[in-house]
Amino acid sequence: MSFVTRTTDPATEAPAALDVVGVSHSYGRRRALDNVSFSVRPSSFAVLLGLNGAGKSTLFSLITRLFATRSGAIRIFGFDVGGTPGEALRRLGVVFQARTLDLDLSIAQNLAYHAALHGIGARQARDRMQSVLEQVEMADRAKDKVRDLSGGEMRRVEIARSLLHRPRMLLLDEPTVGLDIKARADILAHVRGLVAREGIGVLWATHLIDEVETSDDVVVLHRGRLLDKGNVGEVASRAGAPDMGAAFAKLTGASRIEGEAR
Ligand SMILES: Nc1ncnc2c1ncn2[C@@H]1O[C@H](COP(=O)(O)OP(=O)(O)OP(=O)(O)O)[C@@H](O)[C@H]1O
Repeated sequence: MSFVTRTTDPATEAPAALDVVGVSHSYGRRRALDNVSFSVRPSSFAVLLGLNGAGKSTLFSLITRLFATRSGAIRIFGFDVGGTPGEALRRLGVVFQARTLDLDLSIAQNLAYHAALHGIGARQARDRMQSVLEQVEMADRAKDKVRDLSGGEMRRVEIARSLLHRPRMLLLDEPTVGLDIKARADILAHVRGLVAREGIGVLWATHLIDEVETSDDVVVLHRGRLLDKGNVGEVASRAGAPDMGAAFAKLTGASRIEGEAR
């Protein structure tokens, strides 16, 4: 079973890359998350699948401590984000939905600024920059202004930036929104490569069913509730559906599945 609601993997005793346990969140009287629990294994690609308003961004805000977790617990490699935020967040990289690069600076300047924020010294920052830009095949563009990049290239730079402090767990909130099909496939391939090559655990939030592969783990979130979790085969079979697209439609009651970028 891929998803368990305990901190350690029973086989290896290794902590989960991400452990979300009984997490709820409300905005005033509106319940955005209702007792959500799931885990992401180290070195695995997990898809947080949910339509608009499912609660994906709210969950990310809680994991990254933008909001305090008032009910339930969130742990990154066993470190509670509330109790030991330094240890927990040091192991976490994040690519938010909104673009956050400074368009008037070069790629290198954007990354240097971020490295400084993380307390990475100048020499180490240069080495890390080279390495992370190579991972997304942007090393030859380091001096280019961000304004001159395509949307997909900007995303790749944001992924590189999120890797500067060597996180072991990466969160991406709808990272392909607004990109064309080629750029979407490209970003997905780069992030899947990070899982395979670097052993990073990934939680990829999306409403686009065609971003899910049969070997992935999925967490299906709908209107703040976790409808199912597990590998694609298990979830489809429990839903009595031939594939994940049909299972998602069945579970969420959606009349159609959005496979195209918005
Ligand atoms: N700041 C806020 N104040 C009040 N309600 C909010 C706030 N942010 C989100 N919500 C509500 O909480 C619910 C979950 O929203 P959230 O943005 O987490 O979902 P999402 O899955 O990320 O959706 P999307 O794909 O549209 O970004 C929605 O009903 C939304 O209207």
